[in-house]
Amino acid sequence: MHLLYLQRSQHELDNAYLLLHDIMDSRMYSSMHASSASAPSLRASEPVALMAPPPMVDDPGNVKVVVRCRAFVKRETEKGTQCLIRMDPATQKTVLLAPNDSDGNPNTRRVYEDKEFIFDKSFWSHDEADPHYAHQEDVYRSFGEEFLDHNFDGYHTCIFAYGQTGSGKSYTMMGTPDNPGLIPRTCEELFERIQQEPSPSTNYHVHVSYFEVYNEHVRDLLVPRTNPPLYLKIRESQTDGVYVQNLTEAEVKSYADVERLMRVGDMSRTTASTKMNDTSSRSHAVFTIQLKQIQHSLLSDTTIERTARMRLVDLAGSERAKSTEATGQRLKEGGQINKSLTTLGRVIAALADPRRHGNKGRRSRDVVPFRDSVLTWLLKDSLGGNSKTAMVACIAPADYEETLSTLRYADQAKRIRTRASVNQDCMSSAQRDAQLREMAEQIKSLQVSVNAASQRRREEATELEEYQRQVAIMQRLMDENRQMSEAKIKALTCEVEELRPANTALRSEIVALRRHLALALGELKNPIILPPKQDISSPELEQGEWIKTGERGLGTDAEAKENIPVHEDDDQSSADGYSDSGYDDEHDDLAAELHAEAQEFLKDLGLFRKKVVDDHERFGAREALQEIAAN
Ligand SMILES: Nc1ncnc2c1ncn2[C@@H]1O[C@H](COP(=O)(O)OP(=O)(O)OP(=O)(O)O)[C@@H](O)[C@H]1O
Repeated sequence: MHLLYLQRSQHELDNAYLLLHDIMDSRMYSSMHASSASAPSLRASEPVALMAPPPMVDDPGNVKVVVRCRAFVKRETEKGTQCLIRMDPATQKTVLLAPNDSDGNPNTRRVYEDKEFIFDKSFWSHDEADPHYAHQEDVYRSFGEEFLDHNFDGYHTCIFAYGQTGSGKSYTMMGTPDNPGLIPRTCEELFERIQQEPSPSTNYHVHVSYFEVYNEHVRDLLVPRTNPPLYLKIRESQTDGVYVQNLTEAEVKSYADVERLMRVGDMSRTTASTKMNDTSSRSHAVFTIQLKQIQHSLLSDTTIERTARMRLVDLAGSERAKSTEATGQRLKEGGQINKSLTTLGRVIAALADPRRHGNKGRRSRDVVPFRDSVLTWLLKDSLGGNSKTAMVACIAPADYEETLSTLRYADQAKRIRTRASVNQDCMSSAQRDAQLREMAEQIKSLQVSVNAASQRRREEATELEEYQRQVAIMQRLMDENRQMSEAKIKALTCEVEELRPANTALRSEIVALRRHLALALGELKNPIILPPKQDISSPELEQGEWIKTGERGLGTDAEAKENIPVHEDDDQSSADGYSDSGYDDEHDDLAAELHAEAQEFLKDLGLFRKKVVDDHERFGAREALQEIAAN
């Protein structure tokens, strides 16, 4: 009975427990992508079941501004300079005293006076013997630790050090191996906290990037230097805001990993020796830590994911060419540094403008000039958006004008308000799986379109190559043809010249042949009548007689007939029945036959000439002659 009762009670308790979780999970689910002002930390000190969902509101807050005054450096001690800074630890007041001798120039007209400022914190790091001396550890504990808390709560944060060259920015941010600054201390504690996480259901992923902005160019400090240097592009997306494209984001598992990367980056950073600082940073360095916390509740099967970005910025120092005595490259760098810091000043002034926050929420119409320099463009979110931001104004103890300018800058920054929100996603396993599936689909379709695009590009490239090849071939052929034609024309001209005498000779021959033929025809039509055949030895054949007969000539037809010599064959002809008229007919036929033959011959000759001319035109003289020879 008791056992049954106990079992029932246990069952009810379990049910109640599950119900509680269901209610909490549903509240968490409704706060998906929500922002919170007082979001609880995911750190294991708070058990999963007790995690409250973050309210959906932003956390507006002012930029935290602290000032740090450094000790004298060797150069200043040697000069015996006077310390112009006083700090009151009780009120956090910083006082800038007017110098006694106006920079040692009695002719100067400028009137210096004491100036007072109140900041969130005034760090006195001038005199180590002073009980209020602020060590590196004190600076970190004062606000570095608080900012790390914000990161674990899911807020983006940014801490940037501002000040004139040699005022202690790098010392505050990075420090030395013996006296590490804010960046190494933050990273060290980050991993300490991760290691102390007792909940096995909470996972952490940390990524680190480190880049510099040098002469308005972004350079990855975690990749080896190249010549020429490889500069990265700045992009902006709706989900990630402003970011550096292709920047190395190295995953780190321990503080040792971070230390190694810091060393790599610091060695790669552009520094140079100036009169004001032996190791002056000539660039703005941005060290970023991305912290992702993923917590999975087995009971509710939901996953909560928080991401926070820590930006730790060591700005290059403002400088006066007169003080640094810079020339050449150093002077150019100084100009660029001052230009981007001036833009930062304008951005701060615009953001600090009370009209932006007042007037019943109406914003100033002035556009904040974030895009006017690479630095301000990159810090857009940190200065005017979703971030909790702090500025460390570093001041040198003995430079009135520079320090006054820095303090005024810092004083203005106090008025900037940002709207930080918790970057958290909460979803069930089913949703997460669906999201993963959706992403996988998206990746697949992107892959397909990328493949298609690259295939198209490849095809286009191949087509273009083929087209270019064809054009080249065509051009070559055209060139060859042109050369060949030129050579042919040349050869033909020579041949024509060579053939000209032969042609003239042939023409003369044709004329002669024509004449000859005409004569032959004439002779055939009017044959020459020879005197009768006589024996030369005949005494009758006297010279005078023959001549007489000849002189008589043909006389009348009858006489001519009488005088026609009788051929040996004539008898035979008569015997064969040929009459005189038959003889004439025979001659006419023969003449006609010869005439026809002559006409035929002339026709052939004409054709032959035509063929010679044609072949000459077609093949050139040599081929034409060869063909004729072959025929
Ligand atoms: N709080 C401090 N305590 C002791 N030494 C300091 C302190 N701050 C700065 N220094 C020293 O002052 C010198 C200049 O400091 P640092 O290089 O940090 O200046 P910076 O503002 O970064 O200069 P730049 O803008 O030219 O890079 C260094 O030698 C540094 O060690």
